[in-house]
Amino acid sequence: MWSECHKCYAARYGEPMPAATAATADLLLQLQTTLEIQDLLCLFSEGVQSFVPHSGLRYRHSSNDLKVGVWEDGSYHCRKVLVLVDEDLGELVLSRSEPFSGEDSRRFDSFIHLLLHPLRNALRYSCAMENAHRDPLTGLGNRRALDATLARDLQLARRRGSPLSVLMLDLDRFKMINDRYGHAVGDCLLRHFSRILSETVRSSDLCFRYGGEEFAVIMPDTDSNSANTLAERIRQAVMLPHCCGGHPLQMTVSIGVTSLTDKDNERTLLGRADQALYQAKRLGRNRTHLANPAGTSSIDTAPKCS
Ligand SMILES: Nc1nc2c(ncn2[C@@H]2O[C@H](COP(=O)(O)OP(=O)(O)OP(=O)(O)O)[C@@H](O)[C@H]2O)c(=O)[nH]1
Repeated sequence: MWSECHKCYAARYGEPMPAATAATADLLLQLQTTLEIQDLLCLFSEGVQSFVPHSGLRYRHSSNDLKVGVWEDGSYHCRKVLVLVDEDLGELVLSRSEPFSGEDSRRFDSFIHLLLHPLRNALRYSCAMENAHRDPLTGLGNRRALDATLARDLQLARRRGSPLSVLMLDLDRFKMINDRYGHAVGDCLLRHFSRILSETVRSSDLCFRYGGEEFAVIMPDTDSNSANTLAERIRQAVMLPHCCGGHPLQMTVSIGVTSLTDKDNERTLLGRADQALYQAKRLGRNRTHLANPAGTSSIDTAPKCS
C-alpha cells in the first residue's frame, strides 16, 4: 500500500489519497533516493515535521553521531531505539521546546517503520565504503583513500592559499625481517609502525598505507620546514626497539618530504615525494630527504644515530 502512487490510489479507490497516507507514501519514495545517512535523516526530519513538529533530530549508532536541524540538548526529547529483525540500527531522538505527547510518540513510531529498511541499507553502504578505503592490516586509509584525500586537500590548500606537505615513507630492508622472522612478525612490525605514525603526527595530518611497506602522510597547513621536522621525529621514534613475536626488533625508515607548488597536481606532488624517498634510500637509508619545492635542489637529513 505505501508504495502506491497518488494516481494509482485514486484509480483504485475512486478518491484522492488521504493527506497522512500521501505524506507517508511520498516520504517512503524519498527515503529510497539516497544511501547517504545524513541526507536520509534530513529527508526523514522534513517528512515527519508536519506530523510531529520538532526543532532537531539526533541519530546515534556505534558508527555515527549525527544531528539534523537545531539540536537543543536541554529541551524535551522523544527517543526511539531502532531495531530491524535482530539488527541494532541505533537510536533516533527528536527534540523541541514543548513536551511530546503520547500521540506524538505513536506518530513518530509509525514514521520510523518507513525509515528502517532505507537506514539499514545506508549503514551497510557506509560500512562498505569505509572498508573499501581502509587497509585491513593497519587500519590506515589505503591508496584509494590517499588519492581521494589528496585531491580534496590540494583544492582546499589552493583555495585558502595555505601550504600543504606530503611525506612518503618506506621501511628499510624489510624483506630481511620477513625472511628471517617470518611474515607474521613482519605484519606485527607494519602494525607497530602505523601506530607510531598515527601517534607522532598531528590530528590534522592523515596517514595512509600506500602499499607493502610504503606509507604516506598528508599534512595540511604545513610548510616544508615543519614537515621535515615532523619527518625527523617519526624517523627517531621508529628506531626504538619493539618486541614482535618474542623478538626484540629494531627497524629504520627512509622518508621523502615535499611541499605543494603552484604548478603541482596530485601526481606531480606524490611523484616528487617518491623521488625524495628514492634519494633517501640511495644516500644510505634511515634518513629524511627534503625535495626543494622548486625541484631544483634538496636537503638531506643524515641520521644522528643508526
Ligand atoms: N609481512 C609483510 N610483508 C610485506 C607486506 N607487504 C609487503 N611486504 C614485504 O616487504 C618487503 C619489501 O621488500 P623490498 O621491496 O625488497 O624492500 P626492502 O627489503 O624494504 O628494502 P629497501 O626498501 O630497499 O630498504 C617484501 O619482502 C614484501 O614481501 C605485508 O603486508 N606483510
